[in-house]
Amino acid sequence: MIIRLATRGSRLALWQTEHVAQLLHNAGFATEIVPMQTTGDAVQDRSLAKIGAKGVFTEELEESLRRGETHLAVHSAKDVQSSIPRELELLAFLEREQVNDVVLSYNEQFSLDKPGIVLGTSSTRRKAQLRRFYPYADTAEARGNLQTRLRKLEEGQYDALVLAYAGVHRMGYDHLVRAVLPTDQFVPATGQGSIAVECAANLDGALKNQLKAALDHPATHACLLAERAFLHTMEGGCSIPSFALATLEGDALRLHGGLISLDGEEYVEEIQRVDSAAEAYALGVAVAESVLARGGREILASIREHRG
Ligand SMILES: NCc1[nH]cc(CCC(=O)O)c1CC(=O)O
Repeated sequence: MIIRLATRGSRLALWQTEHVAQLLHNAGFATEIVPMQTTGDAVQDRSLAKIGAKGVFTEELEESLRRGETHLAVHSAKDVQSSIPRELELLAFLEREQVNDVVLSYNEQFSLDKPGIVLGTSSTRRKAQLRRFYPYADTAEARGNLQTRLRKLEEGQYDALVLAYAGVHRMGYDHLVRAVLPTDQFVPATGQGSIAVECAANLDGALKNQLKAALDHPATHACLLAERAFLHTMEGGCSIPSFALATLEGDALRLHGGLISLDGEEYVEEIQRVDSAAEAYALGVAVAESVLARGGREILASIREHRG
């Protein structure tokens, strides 16, 4: 049987989908890759926070699952909305890449501590974290896929770019990495570094189990469950500067989650642990509720006011 894989057409999306195809081949499946354009690819002149962000990189792929034209949709886990419609299902999360944000520059002497540097990013989370931890740096909007952003960097629109290491590594740009940002300050976005595989809920059950066995990484899955429960409870979607990183420590699951105001001034973070991955979902809810109660609600309200 040929498994049809829906994907965005960007080079990173195709890399991720070829990786999924390889794992499926190892399990004896044939595959066909079906690239398609999403709203997020089409709209390049506005920041994601302004488009509204809900599902802009996933909707068209999900529609092809609903129509039965494809069997699986391959996403960056970070781009997947915190709640999935009933007729769809997140089947698998692939083993996570190193989760850090990194700083890329063509200048080998680049230093984050030099006053007046301009850093390209389109993420409200990274902008806010940079304001808090590197207040002397300026930021400038950097939308578009990785290749587009690197071209803007090469043209001198910024001194450096802040990006997820996962995409940088997968695209072969390790040689441009000048700094690896620590995850205790630059806590990544929910799902960063993992690939999510989605299917229609009514796909044949036996096939689902075989596909899941070929693709899913249970440790990553547990971490993503906690992070996604956090994001869902945070009720802000992907355009607010929230962050959540779950890690396994033996059998225990640790979640570091929080929220930061756009100017980096207000900061609420929380770290909690549970004894087993079975409690992943409850952990995500508990961390988010605590962050909301300890000042997160006020931060969300001020962000909404700012957006108008
Ligand atoms: N929203 C864009 C996006 N979605 C996934 C990645 C990188 C790869 C990943 O985190 O899996 C990126 C680019 C970036 O943040 O640098």
